[in-house]
Amino acid sequence: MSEKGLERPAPGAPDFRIEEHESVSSTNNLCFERARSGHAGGLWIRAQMQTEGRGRRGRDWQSPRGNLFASLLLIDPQPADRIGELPLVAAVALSEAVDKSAGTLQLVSLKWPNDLLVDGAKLSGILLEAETLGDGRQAVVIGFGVNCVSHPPLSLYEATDLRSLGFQVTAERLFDALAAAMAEQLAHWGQPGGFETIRRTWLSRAAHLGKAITIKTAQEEITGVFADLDARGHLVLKQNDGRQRTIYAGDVFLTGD
Ligand SMILES: O=C(O)CCCC[C@@H]1SC[C@@H]2NC(=O)N[C@@H]21
Repeated sequence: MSEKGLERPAPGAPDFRIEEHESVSSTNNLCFERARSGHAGGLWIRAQMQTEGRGRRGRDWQSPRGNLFASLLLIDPQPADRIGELPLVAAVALSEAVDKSAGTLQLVSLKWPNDLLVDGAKLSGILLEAETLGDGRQAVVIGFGVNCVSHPPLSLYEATDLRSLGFQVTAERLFDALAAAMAEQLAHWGQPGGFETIRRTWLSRAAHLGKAITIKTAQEEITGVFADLDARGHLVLKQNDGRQRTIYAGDVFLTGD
């Protein structure tokens, strides 16, 4: 394998390329390296293992062989104020890819903004990061980690994996389905009204809609009922005093869990 990894075209997206690696620090890191070297975007990086996999809010992401680790580099995919919609686009695409490769219908539900759950346990995580490059272009990297054959012991959330759930889905097969589903959803997202359809699809899989939740941010814990997603995909919380509050970031927990 060359230093840059094996390369091939991405399923469903003739303009996208895939680099496949044995082991990397983090597939997100490698995407940013390619962006800083002038890559035009539309690049997937997939690895069998990561040595410094990371999750949201600075957490580690354990990355043993057999699970899926892949990141997609996009350059200026849409105006910068729409980038916050991408976690939902990615979650819908990954849900469809899991269904397709496992041969299921609606296996997963979605925890805002982009965790896939099965019976309340976390199957995957998505990490979206963005950086303005020296030439002013915006590099956006969407990293996907899916527990295909193993999951970490209980930490912040209960976790699960496809094999424990009875589905023999390899990371390779799931990745090909994901690359095709992302190409489809990104094309959709770029069309007028496209995000509204994606938002509705996300809501049709929502895990905690109408339920009492607690949102933990770096500063505070906020409780209320998960009422809706706004037009940009932010969480709308109905607080106990009846007022609505829009939440832009945070970790969601079912209240009472
Ligand atoms: O905290 C989360 O839920 C997000 C986890 C994202 C993990 C993936 S694995 C591939 C990509 N590379 C990383 O270092 N992180 C993401």
